[in-house]
Order: sequence, then structure tokens, then C-alpha cells
Amino acid sequence: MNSIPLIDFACLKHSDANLRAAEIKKLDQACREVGFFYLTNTSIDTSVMSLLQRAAERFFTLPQEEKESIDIKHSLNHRGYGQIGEEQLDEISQADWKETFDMALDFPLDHALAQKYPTMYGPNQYPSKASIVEALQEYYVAAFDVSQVVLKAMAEALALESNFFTQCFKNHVTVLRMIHYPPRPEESHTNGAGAHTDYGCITLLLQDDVGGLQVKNRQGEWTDAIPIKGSLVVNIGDLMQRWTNDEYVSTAHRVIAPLKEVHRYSFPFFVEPDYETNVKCVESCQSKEKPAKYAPILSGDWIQSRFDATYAYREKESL
Ligand SMILES: O=C(O)CCC(=O)C(=O)O
Ligand SMILES: [Fe+2]
Repeated sequence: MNSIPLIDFACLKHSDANLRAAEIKKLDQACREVGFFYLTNTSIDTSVMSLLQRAAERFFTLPQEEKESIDIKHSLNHRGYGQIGEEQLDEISQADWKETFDMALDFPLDHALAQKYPTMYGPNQYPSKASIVEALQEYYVAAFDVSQVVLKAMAEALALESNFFTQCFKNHVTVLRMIHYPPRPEESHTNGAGAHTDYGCITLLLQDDVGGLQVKNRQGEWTDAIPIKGSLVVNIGDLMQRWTNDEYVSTAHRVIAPLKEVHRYSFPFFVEPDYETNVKCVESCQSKEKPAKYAPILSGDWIQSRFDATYAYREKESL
């Protein structure tokens, strides 16, 4: 049995208040008990999803040289292409067997925020093919809309003003990533992406039909998050866990590398608020019996500290 609950996006937006309230309750329970759920019936057109999949297939088959011309190593604000071995999510002996491409909102270098926080705000590094860029941008806009509906529902579930979270997304640093998991290099190399939790608020993941994503359940067992066509897998990140005083849980997950001749593509959308968002325990998650566990922190400072721990090239830079 699949232990990851299904939440119906259409119900989260429904005009019937009772239907909506019932779905928000289910959402709240999923965030507290599992930290993962499938989001079905989203507003993202399936053609926008397929275009993104095709864009990824085309991008990752470009000559290595072309991909490396926009290597994330050249980008202070981590945009662009990440080679196999660039990001290591778990300190295990097997490298993460994946290559990546990251994009976010584009800020010119002379923008005040890019000047103040150059490692977080700045320009994208795009591939030269316009159709790939268009597919990315179209998906980014559609996924962002979905994320805001989910965050409104979460705010309501937590007895907050419905715009409590969404008001922190004016100059946000939400990242759309494309990931290509090539076939494992040898039978014993099972690691596609090491066990980790996500840093941000929430992540919306689009995956193809290959499978391989696993989620750690409360009993400490790895369970498969099998692909459900057209749906997104949504999970709580560390920032949201901190914001909610551990009421909403950021759950560990990993990816098993595909078998011989199989290529997997996935598209996490890491929903992360404005750098200067003050992440301070929300009212409804603290009490005399359960005081706030974490000191307030700026969202960007938190995300930066987590980045530094996972990127090989950054470690080398700081040596
Ligand atoms: O590829 C996947 O299914 C998950 C990727 C992931 O967890 C991540 O990049 O944070
Ligand atoms: Fe993740």
C-alpha cells in the first residue's frame, strides 16, 4: 500500500467551503504525519509538463562541452548546469549519479538585491536553445501558481491569515531544477541521489514514469513514491519545519539510480521565500507546554548555510 496521501488540488481551490475545508484538513494531517503528499488535479496543463520533459531530454543530450559552458561553477548565485558529482546529498561512498540544471527568477547584476546577496540573487545561465528556455519558464510560472495555492491552504490549516506565507514571495528565490539520472554505471551503484531533506519551504516534484524516489516512513523504512501520472509529489522542507516548530515534518528521501539503459528525469521546484523573510515560530505552533525550539532566522541565511554543506565546488573554494 502506498503510505503517501493524495490531496486534490481542485478541492483546495473549490468554491464549496465545506469541500475545501475537508481537503485542507487532509493536507494538514499529511504535513504533520508524513511530510509528503501527492497533489492531483493541479492547474498545470499536461502539455506544459510534457514540454518540460522534452526540454530536459534535449538539454542533457547536448554535447558535454556545451553544457559545461553554463556550468554552475561559473555562477555565484548557483544557476546553470551541474555535472555528475557536483552535488553530494549524503556523505556516502557512492556519488550521486545525476546531472542537473537550475534556474530561478532573473535579477540583473546591478539590482540592489543582487548587490546585497550575490550568492542568492542574480542572472540565470541559460542554454542557447530558445525552446528549452521557453519550456522552463512556462513551467516555472505554472508551478509557482500551484505553490501559492498550497501555501495559502497551509496557512489556513495553521490558523494564520491566508496570505501569511505567500506575502513573503515578492523577490523569492524559488528554484526550478531539471535532473537527469543516467543508467547506473555498474550494477552495484544504486545511489541516484543520497538521503536528504530539502532546505526550503515546500518542494513540488514532477517525475516521469520510471520511479526510484523513496521516502523514509515513521518506522524508518524506505517506501517507494511511485509515479502517479499528471500529479506532483509535494514535500515539506526544513524551513517550513522550523517555521512550524516541528509540527510539519521535513522527511528524508532519496533516489535509487535507474537500471541499465534506463534514463530518469525529474523536476523539483524548490519553493523558497524572499531572502529577508524572518522565519520565526508561528503563533499556532507554540504554547506554554511547547515553546519555540528555534531562534528566528532569515530565510536566505538558512538556505545559504545548507547550500554550503552540499556543494563540492563550494567546499573546494573555501579551502
Ligand atoms: O528526483 C527525485 O525524485 C527527487 C530529487 C530530490 O529529492 C531533490 O533534488 O531534492
Ligand atoms: Fe529532495
